[in-house]
Formats: sequence, structure tokens, C-alpha cells
Amino acid sequence: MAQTPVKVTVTGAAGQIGYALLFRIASGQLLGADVPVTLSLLEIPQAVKAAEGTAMELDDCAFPLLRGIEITDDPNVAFNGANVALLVGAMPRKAGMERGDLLEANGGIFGPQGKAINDHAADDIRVLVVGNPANTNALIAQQHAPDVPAERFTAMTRLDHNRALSQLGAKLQVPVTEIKKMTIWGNHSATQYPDLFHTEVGGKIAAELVDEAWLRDTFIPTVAKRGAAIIEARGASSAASAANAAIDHVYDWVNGTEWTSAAIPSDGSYGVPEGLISSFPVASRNGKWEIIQGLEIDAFSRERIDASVRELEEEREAVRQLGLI
Ligand SMILES: NC(=O)C1=CN([C@@H]2O[C@H](COP(=O)(O)OP(=O)(O)OC[C@H]3O[C@@H](n4cnc5c(N)ncnc54)[C@H](O)[C@@H]3O)[C@@H](O)[C@H]2O)C=CC1
Ligand SMILES: O=C([O-])CC(=O)C(=O)O
Repeated sequence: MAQTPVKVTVTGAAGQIGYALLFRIASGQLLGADVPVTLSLLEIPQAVKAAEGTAMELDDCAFPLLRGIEITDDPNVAFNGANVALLVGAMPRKAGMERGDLLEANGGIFGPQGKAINDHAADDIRVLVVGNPANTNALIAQQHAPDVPAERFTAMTRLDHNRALSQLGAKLQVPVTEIKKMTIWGNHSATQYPDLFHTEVGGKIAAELVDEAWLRDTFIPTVAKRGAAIIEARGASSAASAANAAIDHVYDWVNGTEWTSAAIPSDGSYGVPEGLISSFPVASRNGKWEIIQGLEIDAFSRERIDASVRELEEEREAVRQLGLI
């Protein structure tokens, strides 16, 4: 019997990440080379025409797995029956905007989208928030979806994870495939903590293979500030690498992995207050993320995890004050 296609909804579909993402989803890289998909493209009214142009190009690829494309400016339509939702569309920070302005603008986007997911998505809906500030946008959406299991709302730190793999691989002159157990903790922001104290290369702990000054003064800031460095170099924020990370996140969530990084609702593990959507070392088993337990956290790591978690708490408090959750 023919397999029912999986409905994948992408918001901000006409944006630069959307353009890098949709073709890869349609080609089977998001879920697997044997899984048919339908795409639902959600945009604001002014960008619907551009999304239609992207849909024309998707048609022109004649992807064997692509069974339909829907384009809409109505979240209730876009999320109706959705199995996977990639929330990419967001208001980017502009000159003169404070964090609070950004949180408020995005609350207006992610609250209604969370509600539409709650009311219309399929029972197995999985949500990945890419739009910044990703962790707190995910929290806002989740808080508007009380009927959806809380752990189905996640935010993307896989790009940070991949950046960390690449930086370490270059430093040690090893292929990224030889690096195991990389971990990003905390917020997808400059306070994030890429942790090499549990990372293994050839069976050795990575932090012991590099000098402390490089770890502290080069590796951590390079990974944490890579987004800004890309903007500086390219004149636009990361797009293909962000789309690639979104593909990695969902593929591993659905198909399983023994170790990666994802921002998922905290259950209180490692002193991260329950409910915050914070990045952890995670495995995925039977389609569910699990926080990897039992890691020793030394004072160096503790201080950095706590700083990033504090920022997440401040963001949560700010959106509470704004009445967004
Ligand atoms: N978590 C991560 O690692 C990363 C996150 N990002 C974030 O991803 C977001 C998207 O980035 P780009 O694609 O480069 O931006 P972009 O500006 O090229 O595209 C955003 C699209 O979202 C649409 N949009 C705005 N409000 C919407 C709404 N309410 N519903 C549906 N669509 C809406 C816009 O019309 C636009 O087409 C930004 O917030 C960016 O900061 C970017 C890179 C990495
Ligand atoms: O920094 C930005 O604005 C885009 C982003 O999230 C990243 O590249 O990590």
C-alpha cells in the first residue's frame, strides 16, 4: 500500500533559509529517502507571491517524493494536519531594537502559531523553532499549545553543534566523523556553551587535546559568535548552514541518534529550571529526545552553563511581563 505522505509545514518559506531548506525536504533529506512528503508554505501576505515562485521551482525539480505543495498566509490552514513544523519565519532584529522589542514582535508571531498547532496539527506533530530568539520563541509557541505534549516543542542549536565540530576538527586536523559526544548547552545566543569536556576524539577527551587558552579564548567565542561573523562576511545571516542544521535536527529526532545537541524543555536535569527550552546533550530513541544523564560538570563548565541558563530565565521573565506566556 502506498505510504501516506508526511505533511511538513515551513514558516517564512520565502525567506533565505526557506529557500535553502525546501528543496532538501522535498528530496527526502529531512525524513528519509523513502518517505513521501507534502509541503505547506506559510508566509505573510506580502511574501506569498515569492513563496509561489519557490513552489514553481519545486515543481520543476519533479522530486519523486513530493506529493503536493500548499501556500497560505493562514496558520490554521498551514498547520492543519501537520506532522512536522519548522518555524523559521520571524522578525529579525533591526538597528535600534532592544531584546524586549524583538521578544514582543515575535510573541505576536509564535503565540498564534502555537495556538494554530494546538488546534489543527496531527497528533504526532514535532516542532522545531529556528527563528530567533529561537529558545524563547519555542517556549511562547509551546505555552499556546496546551494540548500538545510539551516535549514536542524544540529549538535549534544544531547549527552551533555543527560549527563546534568543524572548528575542533580543523584544530586537531581530524575529520568531523572522528569527533563524538559534542555538546552545546543553554541558549542559541552568544552565551551558549560549547563543551569539550565530554567530547571524545579517538577515545580521548577533546579538552585534553587542546590547550586551555585556545579552548577558552578561541574555540568558545568563535562558536558562540559565528552567527555574527557570517553576517559580517556575507552581508546576510547564515542560511544554507541553518537549513542544513534543521534537516539534521529533524532527521535525528525521527530516525534516532545516540548523541547530539538540541534545545528541549528541561526536566530539571543539570540544574536547568524545569520548563526552560535549553540546549542539552541528547539522544533520540523511538522518536523522542532524551537528555543524556550522568555527566560530571566541573566549575569551568558550571559557570558557563549557569550564565546561559540565566539569560534564558531573563527572556522567560521578559515574555511573562509582556503577557506573551
Ligand atoms: N537557530 C539558528 O541557529 C538560526 C536562526 N536564524 C533565524 O531564522 C530566522 C529566519 O532567517 P532568514 O530565513 O534568514 O530570514 P528572512 O528574513 O530571509 O526570511 C524570513 C521570512 O519569514 C517571513 N515571516 C515573517 N513573519 C512571518 C509570519 N508571521 N509567518 C510566516 N512567515 C513570516 C518573512 O516574510 C520572510 O520571508 C531569523 O529569525 C534568523 O535570525 C538564522 C540562522 C540560524
Ligand atoms: O546570528 C544570527 O542572526 C543568525 C543565527 O542565529 C546564527 O547564524 O546562528
